[in-house]
Amino acid sequence: MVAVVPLRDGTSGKSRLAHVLDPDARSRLVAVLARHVVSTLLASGAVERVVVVTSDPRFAWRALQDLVVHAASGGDDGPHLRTDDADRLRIVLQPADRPGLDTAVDVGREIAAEDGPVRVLVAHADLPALTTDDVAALLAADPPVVVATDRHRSGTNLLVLDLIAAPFRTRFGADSLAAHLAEAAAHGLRSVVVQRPGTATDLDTVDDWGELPARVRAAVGQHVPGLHDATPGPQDRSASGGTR
Ligand SMILES: Nc1nc2c(ncn2[C@@H]2O[C@H](COP(=O)(O)OP(=O)(O)OP(=O)(O)O)[C@@H](O)[C@H]2O)c(=O)[nH]1
Ligand SMILES: C=C(OP(=O)(O)O)C(=O)O
Repeated sequence: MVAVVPLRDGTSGKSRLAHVLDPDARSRLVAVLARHVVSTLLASGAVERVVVVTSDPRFAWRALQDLVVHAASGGDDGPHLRTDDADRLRIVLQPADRPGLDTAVDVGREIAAEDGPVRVLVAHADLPALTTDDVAALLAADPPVVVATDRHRSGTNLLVLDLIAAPFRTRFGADSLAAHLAEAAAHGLRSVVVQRPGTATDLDTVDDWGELPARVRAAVGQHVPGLHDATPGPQDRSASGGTR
């Protein structure tokens, strides 16, 4: 089982929080959220490898490197020791001529398949409440297509595609839950929808922030204090929680 994590870059994402967070704070938020998702995946026994597909590998490496590398005891400037996890994390450049979220997922799926057909878990990099139990629950589901939807039951935050789901094309974006169920049906693939507290809240808006458990807000807010007194903007009042 290989996990594919699309991660845009450190500057252009989280635009729906731009009215409450400056660019530095948004960049910190993207890093903190990505660290949480990738470390949860690495801690999940069934996940052999995590492939992060990004247009900014330097940003991704800075955000994620200490999940798999730690400083040698000889001092701060000493050589770095690679942990057993080092080979389980791969950060891959999304080619500039292959832009977009679905294409990032395609790049990850191609890399996942390099060693042969493999079951893939696509996980967005902005799920602050994701737990290893959530990952285990998604992987325990039987159908070849497992869609973990958002709290509005309209989008897709994680997606499991079994070996036989190779022809399945992802359709992330507005109303992607319906699009993914239709895609599965078009290929005669059984599918199931999962909605759990840890998989349903992607942090895109101030309303999403308010939905998170206090312990999750405390953990994220430690790095991005501006979120604690954030007030909703116009983008927080639509049913989808977004501007699309
Ligand atoms: N590699 C890659 N990742 C993407 C792309 N677009 C979105 N993502 C990632 O996909 C996940 C879901 O992204 P969204 O919630 O749609 O968008 P966002 O980046 O948070 O930004 P806003 O739409 O500005 O709120 C996040 O992990 C993003 O970093 C893309 O074009 N390329
Ligand atoms: C990309 C999606 O949503 P969001 O932009 O809310 O993360 C989606 O649900 O497919």
